[in-house]
Formats: sequence, structure tokens, C-alpha cells
Amino acid sequence: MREPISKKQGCKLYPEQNVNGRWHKNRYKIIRELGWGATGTVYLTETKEGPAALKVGRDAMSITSEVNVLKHFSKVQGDHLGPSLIDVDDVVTPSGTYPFYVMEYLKGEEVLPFLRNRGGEWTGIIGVQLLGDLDRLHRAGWTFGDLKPENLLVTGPPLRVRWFDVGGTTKMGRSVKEYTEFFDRGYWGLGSRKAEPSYDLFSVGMIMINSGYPSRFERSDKDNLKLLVSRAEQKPGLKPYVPIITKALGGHYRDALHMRRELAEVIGRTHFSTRQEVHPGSGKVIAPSVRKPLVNRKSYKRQVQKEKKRSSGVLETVLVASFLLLAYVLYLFGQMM
Ligand SMILES: Nc1ncnc2c1ncn2[C@@H]1O[C@H](COP(=O)(O)OP(=O)(O)OP(=O)(O)O)[C@@H](O)[C@H]1O
Repeated sequence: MREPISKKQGCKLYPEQNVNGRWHKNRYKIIRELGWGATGTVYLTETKEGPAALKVGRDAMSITSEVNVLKHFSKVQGDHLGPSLIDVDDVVTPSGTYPFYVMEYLKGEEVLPFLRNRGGEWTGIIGVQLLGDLDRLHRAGWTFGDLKPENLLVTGPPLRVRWFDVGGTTKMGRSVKEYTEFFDRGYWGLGSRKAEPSYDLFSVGMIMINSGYPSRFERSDKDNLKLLVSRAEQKPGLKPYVPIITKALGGHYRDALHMRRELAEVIGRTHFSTRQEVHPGSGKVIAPSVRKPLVNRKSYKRQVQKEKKRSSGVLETVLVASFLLLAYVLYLFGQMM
């Protein structure tokens, strides 16, 4: 006898089971469970068009509310805000009738492991991508609410952060529907749970801190802003972003674009600036590593002659290095768009 995939949800689906939509008559073959949350269980399924994710819920109300958010997202902007919606229907099983929806299957890497294996610039790049998406969402009158690494995936190539679990998305001005303490400014005593842009920007700051502290940490009884900033300062990968994190946690950004612009500037300044120096004799650009101290006139002349001989090689190296750097910068900036 087959074992149910999951016992946590009302409706149990099995590998190889076919789910037949009651109204639209589409058929979905269940492959395996992807995960489960408060409103239902998500399965990987096979459709005529390829793999998809099917979420079956316990009650129609929460499923309808998620479907409405996904529909709204697709109107807000093409393809980054949440998975695209494919179908909405009911399935009839021996234990009852359950609502389900089918969405784009997001295949990718979890954000924290992704960042752990890359340089600090990627923390900024993921932040820039996220802030661009948040800006579109905010301008449409919504806040994401429960923004945390567990609700994000890095898909690609091209590498792109994507969101799922839209259950916490809340209309501006209301109280956020769902939150997770570490990313919630209310928990840290640094603001209210009112759904507004600064609520999500606080969470972006906390996601950046979380990238340096994967196991997270608890609040203190005293000044939590000071605690969070000092934690960020202790991680070399986060250090360049400390002024931005501080402003986000303090609620000083008026919108996501403002924070995005400053973050992009810091990435450019910190990770892609090269200190080039000009050789006093030849006037050519030399890399800092080949520069030698000039002691007196004789040694200076000798050094100039030596440098002249070496300069064509150095120039070549500098050109190749600059070209590679430029290619890398263009690649990374391409990822931010
Ligand atoms: N479109 C998708 N593509 C791939 N995996 C998905 C997709 N949607 C959800 N998942 C997986 O299924 C899990 C459960 O998702 P779901 O949105 O139901 O709940 P949650 O975010 O874990 O919890 P809650 O709804 O309680 O906040 C996710 O953690 C993710 O691993």
C-alpha cells in the first residue's frame, strides 16, 4: 500500500496520483511533495507543458486569497513577483473536495546557501533585485509582509531572486497579515506592524544581516538598533552595507527605489573600484602591486629604466585585468536589472 506523502494537510496526495480538476478538467500527475505551510501543501506535478507546482488547501478562503494575490501580481509586473498562476480548480477525493491552484514551478537555490558560496557583492545584488521588485509591488499598493529568505529562491541563469508564498501580502495601511520575528520590526521594537514600504525595507535589511548570521540571534532588552548595527559591523561581507542597513532598520528610506539606488552605489564603489597609480617616469598606469618606493635620484633613474622595460608587460597585464574586471562588472550589473 502506498504511504501518504504528508500527514500534515487535510488532502493527502500520493506520488503517481492523478489529480483531475473538477471544473476545468485538467489532469496533473503528482511527482512529490515540495513543502507545506499554514494554508496547504505544495506538490511538484507534471503537466502537458512541463513541471509545475500544485498547492492544495484545506479551505477555499485562504486559497482564494492567495490566488487573488498571484493574479494581482501578474498584472503588476511580468514575471518576477511570485510564480505565475496556471490554473485554479477543485479536486474531489474520498475524504472530501479540496481547492487547489497550479503555479509556475520555481527551481533554484535557497538564498542563504547561495550567498554563503559567493562574495559579499552578491548580498548587495540580491538586495538590489529584491528592492526593484518591492518598488513595483509598493507602487501597486501592496506590501509583501513576511519577507524572509525562506520565501525566496535564486533561479537561473540568469541569476534572479524570485518570491513564493504570497500569503503574507497585505494592502498598504492595514496590519501585516503574517510575519516572522527575526524580520519583523515590531519584534525588535523598531516600529509598528503597519503595512507600508518601510516595513518591507526593514526586512530587506534583516535578510542582509541574516546572510552573515545564518542561525540568527535574539533581541536584547536595551537598544536593538545598536545591537543589530554592531552585529552587521562585525561581518566583513556586510561592512560596506552598514550605512544602508542602519537606514533601513531606522525607517529612514522613503521608498524602495531610494534604498536600491544607494545599495547599487555602494556595490559599484566597494567591489568594482580599482586604485590605479601613474608612474612618475613613464606616465603610464601601474598596478599598486608593482609600485616600488623611490629612494634617491640614482635608484629613481634605475627604477624608471627598469619600469620602462617592464611597462609594456605591466600595461598588458593591466589591460587584460581591466577587461576582465569590466566584463565581470557588466555581468554583475546585468544581474541587478
Ligand atoms: N512555486 C513553487 N515552486 C517551487 N517550490 C514551491 C513553490 N511554492 C511553494 N514551494 C515550496 O513549498 C513550500 C511550502 O510553500 P507554502 O507557500 O505553502 O508555505 P510556506 O511558505 O512554507 O508557509 P506559510 O504559508 O505557512 O507561510 C515552500 O517552502 C517551498 O519550498
